[in-house]
This record gives sequence, structure tokens and C-alpha cells, in this order.
Amino acid sequence: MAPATPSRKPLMAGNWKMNNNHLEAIALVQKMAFALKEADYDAVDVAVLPPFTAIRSVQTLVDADRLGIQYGAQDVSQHASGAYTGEISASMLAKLKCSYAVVGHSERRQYHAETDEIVNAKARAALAADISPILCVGEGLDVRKAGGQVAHVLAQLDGGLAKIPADQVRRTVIAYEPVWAIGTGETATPKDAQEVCAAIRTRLAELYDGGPADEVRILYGGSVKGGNIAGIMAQDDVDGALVGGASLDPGEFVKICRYRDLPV
Ligand SMILES: O=C[C@H](O)COP(=O)(O)O
Repeated sequence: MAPATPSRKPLMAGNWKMNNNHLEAIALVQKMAFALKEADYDAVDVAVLPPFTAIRSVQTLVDADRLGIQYGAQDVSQHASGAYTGEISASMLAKLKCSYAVVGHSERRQYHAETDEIVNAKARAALAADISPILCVGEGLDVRKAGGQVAHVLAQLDGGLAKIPADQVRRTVIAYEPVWAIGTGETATPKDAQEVCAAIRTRLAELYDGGPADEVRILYGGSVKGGNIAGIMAQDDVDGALVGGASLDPGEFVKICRYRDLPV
């Protein structure tokens, strides 16, 4: 596959999961913003994905201080509006100027029984509101041990992208997150990450004519930190990272954003 081009600007997205109230969120974004320089934003898109309750505060800070940090949500409803207690719609997130919404994170699939059909409906709801879905795919340890990771991930990809046309897939982000590497300290090797990310790009080329495969950003996620990001980013088909635990530490997250300065 072709190496990353300027049309695939790397994206480092910090998924805070269920951490940080709105006051803590402001403090964390301020620390990041203090450390990040213009050159960082030129090289990398930097995004935070706070809990829903903190998005408005992050928006206010980003707007007031004209920060280059992007932000988004960790989930979105598949429904547009109505009697869905506890749900947050894509149009509500668009009103908060969210750039991204994660869909199909393995924790949603596992704890909330989200199927590929639901994940697909969420991705389409996000796109309809001009929000880029970050579509998560990834295999469990049993699948990995049996060598079925590529087939498993491609089936999730096919399901997640169903009925999404080429002009919309261009703005979709795919995150490959092997479930066995999330929050465990076990990182996939750069070669493991490249194998699956390359297979994802090849499948995108099969599914879509006209070049979207070369434009879609594919992230790796799973115990990413300053010590392993450079090797992962050296892979041709990895265009960034979805970072969990390390994104809660501003120093570590900024280090990840500056992976170019780190040894491979
Ligand atoms: O969304 C992020 C991933 O689940 C990775 O989390 P982690 O970096 O804590 O392993």
C-alpha cells in the first residue's frame, strides 16, 4: 500500500472513556493546549473525546482561546430524536461542533451488545450530521490465537460501512483496536498493526472505486504510549492512534502527538 500522503494527515485522538468531569476536562485541555505548538497542529490533527457532560465546556474553551484542538464524542445514537431515554443524537453533537463520534468501540460492543447493524446505523447518523465517525473494529484474544484477525476485522468493517457511499466514507476514520491490547499494557507489534490496517485499506479499495481507500485514515488503538507510538506510526497504513489511558496524562499525550521526535 502507498505510504501516508498529505491527504492522510495523522490523527491522534484521546478517548477519555468515563474519566474527567467538566472541570477536570477544562484543566486537561488547558494543559495540552499550553504544551502544543502551531507546528504540532500543522503536523497532526489532535482530538479529545471527553464524556458527553464535558463536551460543552471543551467547546467553550476551544472557541474562547481559539485552540487548534479538535473534539468529539465517544458514542452517538442511531436515532434522530424521540423517546430514547439517555441517548444523545448526532444533531445535538453537531450543534456542539463535534468533529468526531466514536462508533462501535469494543467496550460498547461488549457491555451494550452493539451489533454491526447498530454500529452501521450510528456511523450513518453521524455522517448525516457532518460528523466523522471513528469506526472501531478489532478481534478478541481467542480470534487472534486462531489466526482469524483479518477475517474478523473485515467482517466488522463490511458491516459497519454498509450503505455508506464513497463520498461519505472519505471522511470516516477507521480505528483498529485489538481487544486484547486495550488497557492491558499488551500492544500489538507494529507488524501486527500493519497487517490488519493494510487489509482494511485493501478492503476499502475493493468496496469503493475512485480512491477513497487512499484517503481514509486508519488508526491503531491499544495501549499506545510515548514508548511505542513511533514504531506504530512508521507503518505505511497506520495514520494515527486512538489513545485511551495515555490520553489522560497531558505530558504523555503530547509526546504521542510528537511521535516524529521519538526513536522508532
Ligand atoms: O479507545 C481507546 C482504546 O480502547 C485504547 O485504550 P488504551 O490506550 O487504554 O489501551
